[in-house]
Amino acid sequence: MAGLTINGVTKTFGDFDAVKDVSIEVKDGEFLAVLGPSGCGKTTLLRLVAGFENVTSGDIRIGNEIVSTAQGCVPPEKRRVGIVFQNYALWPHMTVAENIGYSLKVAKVDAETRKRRVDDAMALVDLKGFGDRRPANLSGGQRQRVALARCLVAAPSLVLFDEPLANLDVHLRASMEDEFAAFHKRTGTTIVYITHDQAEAMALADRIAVMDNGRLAQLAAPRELYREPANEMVASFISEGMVIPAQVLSPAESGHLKVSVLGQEVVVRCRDGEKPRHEAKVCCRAPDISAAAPGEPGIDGTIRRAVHKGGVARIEFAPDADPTVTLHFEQPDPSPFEAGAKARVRIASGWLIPGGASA
Ligand SMILES: Nc1ncnc2c1ncn2[C@@H]1O[C@H](COP(=O)(O)OP(=O)(O)OP(=O)(O)O)[C@@H](O)[C@H]1O
Repeated sequence: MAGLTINGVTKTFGDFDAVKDVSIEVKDGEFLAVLGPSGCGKTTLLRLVAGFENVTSGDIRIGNEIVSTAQGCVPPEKRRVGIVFQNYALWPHMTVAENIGYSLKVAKVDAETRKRRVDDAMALVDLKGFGDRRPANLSGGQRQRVALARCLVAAPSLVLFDEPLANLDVHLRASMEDEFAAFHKRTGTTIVYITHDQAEAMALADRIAVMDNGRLAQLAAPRELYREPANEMVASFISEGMVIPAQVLSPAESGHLKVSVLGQEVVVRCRDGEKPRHEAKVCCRAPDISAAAPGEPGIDGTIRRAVHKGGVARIEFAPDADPTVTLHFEQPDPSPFEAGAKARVRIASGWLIPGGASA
């Protein structure tokens, strides 16, 4: 296996930058997810790494080898990059073992070596004993595992997954997530996993690269993305974060400072060096918000919606101080909150989104 270095890469189509100055270092054996909304440049980045497109500027290295620069590009078949696509397209007339070994046959690898490598690849994805079956007689998850074995049989340096679970139903997705995680743990394969599904990325990846309009918005571990988003896009994109205008009242001390949010003073987490300023934004998550107890500082407003979800209700709340903001939180069901009622809520914590001029 090998690491991957994407260094200041831009890809331009006509006058449109699909990928803009992206730098990512994937360590040997790391599981990196690339996450972002439709059109943010995920697939273009994957195609650049695979060698289907060439960079406009910057360079890409796999292990120690430079595979892409604006001047030239190692062709896809010489990169030893395995790809597992959403549409796994197995040959229906071939058995599982024949599907997996097809590329070795084309490369004229002798029958004995081929059998050994196919058996090894099947063992890696837990498909021992399935070699003689046809794809039609497999479940969707098993077919996806054949596609993974087909790519592993070529002993790739790294494996790219392009939304591999997008075609599967919800239950199968969950079990395949477990299988991919177990596969990664067992084999230490370097994986770059493209998805627009953040739950999938959070569940699987060591680190997540969040893309926004071709740029890298943040590269961090899942917990850090959730707790310490680098900007408003990441704050709102990950787990429906609420981005709320605030005023910073005190300088940062031990990673915290005091802000005024919708009229309530709250101590929030922050980066070191933050100073008092008028125009700031705070990211709150649903667990940061609850109903205020009588006499407690809080925020007055109106319940906009109460959606009962069996066991819990999702409450949407419009603060009087700024009705353009919607706060949402969960309450055990049956909840006393109903749409149209006046209420008072409390923000217990949050994260000061970095940036902005000091006051
Ligand atoms: N060959 C091309 N020529 C022109 N524009 C392109 C080309 N390939 C991609 N783009 C544009 O680049 C942008 C990024 O596309 P890309 O497919 O990488 O996004 P994505 O994040 O993978 O989206 P999705 O999740 O919908 O697949 C889009 O605006 C797309 O229209």
